[in-house]
Amino acid sequence: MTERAFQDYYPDDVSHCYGCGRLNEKGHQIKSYWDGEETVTHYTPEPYHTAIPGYVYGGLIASLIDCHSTGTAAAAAYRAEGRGMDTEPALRFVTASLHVDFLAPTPIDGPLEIRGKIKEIKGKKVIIESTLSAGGKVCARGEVVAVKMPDAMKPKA
Ligand SMILES: CCCCCCCC/C=C\CCCCCCCC(=O)SCCNC(=O)CCNC(=O)[C@H](O)C(C)(C)COP(=O)(O)OP(=O)(O)OC[C@H]1O[C@@H](n2cnc3c(N)ncnc32)[C@H](O)[C@@H]1OP(=O)(O)O
Repeated sequence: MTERAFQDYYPDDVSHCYGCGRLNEKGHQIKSYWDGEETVTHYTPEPYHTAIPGYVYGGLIASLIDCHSTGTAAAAAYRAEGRGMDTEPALRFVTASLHVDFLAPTPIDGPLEIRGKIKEIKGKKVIIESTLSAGGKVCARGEVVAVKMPDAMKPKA
């Protein structure tokens, strides 16, 4: 059996996110996994994800960092409580802050690797540092503050 990605544990009613929802057929549907103390996902951009020819649009880079980091926040919160992502009560995180530094142009002609590290986990907040690399070179770095979804923020049909 292959390992389930963090996003595979999101219930159907919150699986429509453009970046990570497995039920959004037009979305990126990223799949994030643990790799030791870090998390990792891979994504291969399409030719239409262009900024200038040959290079990836920064909004896509931000989106990948955003969703990989919020997924990492959820996984880290479950891990900190010593339980699996399929156990109750559910821990759901949304983006409070997304900061991205674009360090070098990102080539569009190959897979991208996004790796996340947990910088802080405290109360209802998790801070994640993520890098996005192409061909082994770090092209962007992000910091995401993810906060537990308030009970009042219920999905709208
Ligand atoms: C509308 C989307 C809902 C989707 C459903 C989610 C279900 C999740 C399930 C499966 C995942 C699938 C989906 C993944 C999502 C992918 C990522 C997105 O695109 S999410 C969409 C964009 N984000 C928003 O629309 C949030 C809008 N903002 C808010 O609702 C609130 O501002 C919220 C929840 C983020 C914080 O509100 P408070 O009242 O709960 O939090 P306080 O108590 O004020 O702060 C808690 C801690 O967070 C810090 N904090 C809050 N906002 C911050 C900010 N902007 N920057 C830095 N720190 C911040 C505070 O300083 C505080 O830290 P101290 O505990 O004191 O250390």
